[in-house]
Amino acid sequence: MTSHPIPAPVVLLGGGKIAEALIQGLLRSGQARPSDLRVTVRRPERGEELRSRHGVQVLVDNAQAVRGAGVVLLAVRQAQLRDLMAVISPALAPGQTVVSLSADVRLEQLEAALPSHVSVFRAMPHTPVRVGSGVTPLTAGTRVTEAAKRATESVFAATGQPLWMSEEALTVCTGVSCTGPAYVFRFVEALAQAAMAHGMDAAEAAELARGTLIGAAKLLAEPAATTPRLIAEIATPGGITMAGLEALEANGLPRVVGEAVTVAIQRTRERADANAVAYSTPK
Ligand SMILES: NC(=O)C1=CN([C@@H]2O[C@H](COP(=O)(O)OP(=O)(O)OC[C@H]3O[C@@H](n4cnc5c(N)ncnc54)[C@H](OP(=O)(O)O)[C@@H]3O)[C@@H](O)[C@H]2O)C=CC1
Ligand SMILES: O=C(O)[C@@H]1CCC=N1
Repeated sequence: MTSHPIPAPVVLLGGGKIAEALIQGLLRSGQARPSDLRVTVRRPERGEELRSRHGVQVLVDNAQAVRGAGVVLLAVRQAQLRDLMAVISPALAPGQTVVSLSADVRLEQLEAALPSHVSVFRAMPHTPVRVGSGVTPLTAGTRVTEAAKRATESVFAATGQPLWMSEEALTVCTGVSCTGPAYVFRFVEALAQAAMAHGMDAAEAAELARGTLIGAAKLLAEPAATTPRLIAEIATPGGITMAGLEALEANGLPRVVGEAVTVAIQRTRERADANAVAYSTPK
C-alpha cells in the first residue's frame, strides 16, 4: 500500500481513550509532530493532561478546532456525537475530511448530519494504534474525494494497517478487531487465574501469562507465520499440549469466542438502529 503524507493538522474532537491512543501512535510514527495534532476536551484538567503528556494543541471550542483541519476525527461517544456534528457543521469548509470513530452511528446518519461538501468516512480502530500496530477498518461515504480518501488512509497507515471495506464488514469488525484486544487480555487473565489455582502466587502468575502472550504475539508477527505451523511447533503428537488443546475444544473455545463476537456485533447493530431512529427525529 502506498503511504501518503498526513495532512496537518489532524484534529481529534473528544480527547478520550481512543483519541489519546491515536495521538501516541501518530507521534510515535514520526510522521506527525505535536504541533500537527489538535485535540478538543470539555474538562480543562483532561486538556492539561493531554498537553503535558504529548505537547499537542488543546482546545475546548470544537467549531474553532475544525477550521483549517487536514483531517477531522470524531472521537466522542455516541451520546455526544449528534450535538458535536451540529456544532462543527457550519465551520466545515468545502473539501474537508471527517472521519467518525463511532462504533454505532452509520454513514447514512453521519452524511445527513454533516454538510454535503465534506467527505465522510468511518474508521474502526483499536487500542494497538498506540504502538503503531493497529489494524484499522475504514469505509467511505457516498460523496468522498480521492484526496480525502488518501488523507484518511494516511492517519491509519501511520498507526498500523488501514483496511478498506464495506460498512457491513466494518460492523463485523466491531465485534472482532475493535473489541478483540480486550478478549485477548481477558484470556491472559484466565491463564494467570489457572496458574494461581495450581498454587502460583498472583504476581508470578500475571508475569508468566503476560510473557506468554507477548512471546506468542511476536512469533505471530514474524513474516509468513501461520497459526497451524506455530501450534505444530509446540504440540507433540499425543503430548501434553495436545491434551490442553483438546480440553479447549471439548469445552467449546470456538463457541465461546463466537458468542462474544456475535453479541458484540448485535449490540453494535442495535445501537446503530436506535441511532438511525433518533437521528430521523428533529432535536
Ligand atoms: N476505546 C476504544 O477502543 C474505541 C472507541 N471507539 C469509539 O470512539 C469513541 C470514543 O470512545 P472512547 O475514547 O473509548 O471514549 P471516551 O469516553 O474515553 O472519550 C470520549 C471523550 O470525548 C470527550 N467529550 C465529550 N463531549 C465532548 C465535546 N463536546 N467536546 C470535546 N470533548 C468531548 C469526553 O470528555 P469527558 O472526559 O469529560 O467525558 C471524553 O474524554 C466512541 O464513539 C467509540 O465507539 C472506536 C474504536 C475503539
Ligand atoms: O466498547 C465500546 O462500546 C467501544 C466501541 C468499541 C470499543 N470500545
